[in-house]
Amino acid sequence: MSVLSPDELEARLRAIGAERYHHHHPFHRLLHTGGCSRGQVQAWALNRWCYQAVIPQKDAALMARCDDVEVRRAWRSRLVDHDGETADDGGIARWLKLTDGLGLDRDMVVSQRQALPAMRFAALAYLDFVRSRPLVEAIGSSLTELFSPAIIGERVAGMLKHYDFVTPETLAYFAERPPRAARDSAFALAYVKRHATTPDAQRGVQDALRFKCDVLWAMLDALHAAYVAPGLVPPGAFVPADHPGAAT
Ligand SMILES: O=C(O)c1cc(C(=O)O)c2c(n1)C(=O)C(=O)c1cc(C(=O)O)[nH]c1-2
Repeated sequence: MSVLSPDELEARLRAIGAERYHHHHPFHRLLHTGGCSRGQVQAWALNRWCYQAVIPQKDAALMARCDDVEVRRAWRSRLVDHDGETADDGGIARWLKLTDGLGLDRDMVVSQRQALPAMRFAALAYLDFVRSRPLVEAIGSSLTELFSPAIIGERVAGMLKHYDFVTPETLAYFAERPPRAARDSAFALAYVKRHATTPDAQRGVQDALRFKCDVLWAMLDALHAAYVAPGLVPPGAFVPADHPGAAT
């Protein structure tokens, strides 16, 4: 296998996103086109909390492993973006505004007690990957963010249009994300293009992006199986009031 040029590597990475990113998942199509009930939107928000909670942990883990001060300096803005400088700003706080706005109890959301097991496991698999794989792969696994601005734009427009229980305030989390995702993914892409210079490293980076697409896909598969079809909610997990067969 021969070495790819940096631009060939980028083209391969973009092709992986075009094929495997979670914008193709049927649950997202339902969510963005008004096909979800209020209970299904609640289930999505409370379950995605598992991912939100892990992101700053994986960013801290990545920085802890990194001996390059330039990378740490660039990467730390991700931690601030999510954790905030105070309890009221930052992505974590904004995600909880979304779950508040959907009428979910904060302690229940934060505890993850009623989250789907597969959701928690997928989020932890991402954390484990970043802790254990070579740094260039750990950085490469964040490259799904190359593709998130487009899906976030579609989500915000679609949800505001279709759901009267969703407001711009409850979706404030997403207003902040696209420019930050663009900044962060540009940095990560430049890093992998510069540092993945052998066939093995280049394959590792591509596999890291595939792995991350799988993490995101598995989370949506779990949501779809529990709350759309066949609608099998695992024992102990959140049962929306409008779920078929929910206790009245
Ligand atoms: O709403 C989305 O579809 C979406 C996707 C992704 C992604 O592609 O991993 C992230 C986010 N949102 C996001 O909000 C976020 O903070 C984020 C951080 C990361 C990462 O891997 O470091 N991905 C994502």
